[in-house]
Amino acid sequence: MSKLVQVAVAILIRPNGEYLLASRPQGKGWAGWWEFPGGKIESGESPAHALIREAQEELGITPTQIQPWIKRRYDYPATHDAEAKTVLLHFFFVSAWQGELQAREGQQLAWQHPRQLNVSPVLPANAPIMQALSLPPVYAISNVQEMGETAFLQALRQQLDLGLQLIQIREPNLGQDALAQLSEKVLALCTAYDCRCLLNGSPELATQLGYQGVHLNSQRLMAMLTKPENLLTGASCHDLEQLQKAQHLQLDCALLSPVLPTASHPGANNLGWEKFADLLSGLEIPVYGLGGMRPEHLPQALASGARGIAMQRACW
Ligand SMILES: Nc1nc2c([nH]c(=O)n2[C@H]2C[C@H](O)[C@@H](COP(=O)(O)OP(=O)(O)OP(=O)(O)O)O2)c(=O)[nH]1
Ligand SMILES: [Mg+2]
Repeated sequence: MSKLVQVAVAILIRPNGEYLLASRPQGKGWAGWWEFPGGKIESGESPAHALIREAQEELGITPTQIQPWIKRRYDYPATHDAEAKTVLLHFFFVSAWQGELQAREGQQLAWQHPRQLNVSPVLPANAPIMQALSLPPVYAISNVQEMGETAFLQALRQQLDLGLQLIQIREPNLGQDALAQLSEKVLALCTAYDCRCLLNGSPELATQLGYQGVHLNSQRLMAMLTKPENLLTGASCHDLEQLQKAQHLQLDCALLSPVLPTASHPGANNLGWEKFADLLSGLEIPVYGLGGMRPEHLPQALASGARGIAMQRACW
């Protein structure tokens, strides 16, 4: 059996959403491959402490704001420049630090836009992480039914100004014509802000109305045989079987609900954070917590391994 190496990994994030990648220097295994800064946790050291030490050693900075994210295990095969090993990667978001970034180990550094990577190859263990990072931490769900169209479009514009990047149009009570008209307005607005829109409905209708994506309810998810083509695809999940189906189809994301009690389903059997985190552990597709979410729940959702939170009421 190969040895288990524990690693602390820093995802440095700038306010504009870009994150830092570094190339592995010559002389190390997997030289030339891109990774997040970080390194092995020494014996007796906590992951957070290792993270800070590695950031100082490799980049000359001291992280001041860190948020533990997911852990990921990966088996590396032996290669021409490295022995076989199993790594347990402890990912952290680092959103503030002291000092000026320097490449102190001869590595190249590159800030990357999450939706447009321009360095490669990235270490294979990181593939699902890069995928998860290409989606934003906040996902909004429409609420035209309750708010009325005028108030909704006004609130949408406000949220777009504040940086909203992902929205689902979920209006099961609108007729076809009304949905088409609403979609036209929403898509025009969102396109101007580079915010991606998913339609809660069938892939055919999403394509016909010009959406970039589709969101499947759990019934559609379970009946689906392959991922819809050319659509960013998410799905509603309420248990492990549905999450595994979403992962098997290689969907772009899943919404897991209900995390907390909601105004719309007050009596529903909510998961709670512990069960939520449990269901996500080991899963490789990005998952959002849904149900009773408010902006202040984001750190808890991230710490539970989610990509972020989805909100229907609290964000408008
Ligand atoms: N730093 C970092 N390591 C990663 C990432 N993804 C990933 O699979 N790894 C693996 C590669 C390595 O096998 C291991 C990190 O070990 P390392 O050799 O770079 O450790 P280190 O920086 O402490 O360097 P050293 O002990 O060789 O001096 O984790 C990542 O994004 N960042
Ligand atoms: Mg390192």
